[in-house]
Amino acid sequence: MTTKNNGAYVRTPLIAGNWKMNLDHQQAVTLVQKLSWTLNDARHDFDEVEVAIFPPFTDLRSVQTLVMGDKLPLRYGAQDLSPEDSGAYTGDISGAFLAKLGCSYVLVGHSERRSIHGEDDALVQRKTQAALKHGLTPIICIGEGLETRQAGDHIEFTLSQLTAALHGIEAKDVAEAVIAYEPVWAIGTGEVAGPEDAQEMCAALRARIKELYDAETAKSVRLLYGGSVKAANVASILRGRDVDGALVGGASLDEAEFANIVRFEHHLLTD
Ligand SMILES: O=C(CO)COP(=O)(O)O
Repeated sequence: MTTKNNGAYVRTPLIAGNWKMNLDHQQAVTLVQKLSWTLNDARHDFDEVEVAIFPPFTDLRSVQTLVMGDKLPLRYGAQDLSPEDSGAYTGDISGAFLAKLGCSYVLVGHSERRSIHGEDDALVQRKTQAALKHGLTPIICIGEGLETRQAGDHIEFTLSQLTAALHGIEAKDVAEAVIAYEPVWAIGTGEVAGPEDAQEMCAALRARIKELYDAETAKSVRLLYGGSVKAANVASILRGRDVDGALVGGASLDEAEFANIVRFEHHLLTD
């Protein structure tokens, strides 16, 4: 499990739910209400384990209204943003708009953006800069495909994505940022990287951040694992000392399952 220091985590674990293109704004309100009741009933301590959700753009205003109105200790963010601030970019969404909607985070460079929309490392770097400019914490997604893993080049490949995304980004921003390691072959497939694989990659990512910046920055940055995370496997994945949380896709659409993932510490105690 992530190293604890005097009973507290060195880094606050983060469980993030990426809804992808699921749930309209009315369904979003229902799910957020149910999730909040479930976590409330379980007396979840949001300071101990942070929870964030990533609904589609069209849901964000409704989620903001609910979170603010009911003072929910839940954070939320968007699944993408434009590298630009404003202008003739039909269909794109500015980080400024997301900040205005109370978003804390934004996903950047998700593998589905990279594969379906052709986003490359240079664009991911620009989006990372845009997020920071507008006061949003980027969750930078990186990870190898199956062929790269089978060829044994997964660490080198993922480190190169990391290095490219962080090009020109200052240490203080990296210290606050989140990096999500999502091996493409494990996304939505039921195939999950073993706890050792997740830990091996997160250790390599932290070591690279130490090389690029310094030990303090490497100690602060939070590293998540994503790819077929479920309540049944989350506890073993988060045992890795460099793994600080999970980016959850499909299982974040079910409030009971997602709440059980958020309460992974409970499984650690009962395992
Ligand atoms: O892509 C993911 C989260 O961003 C992972 O999705 P699944 O949890 O559905 O595999």
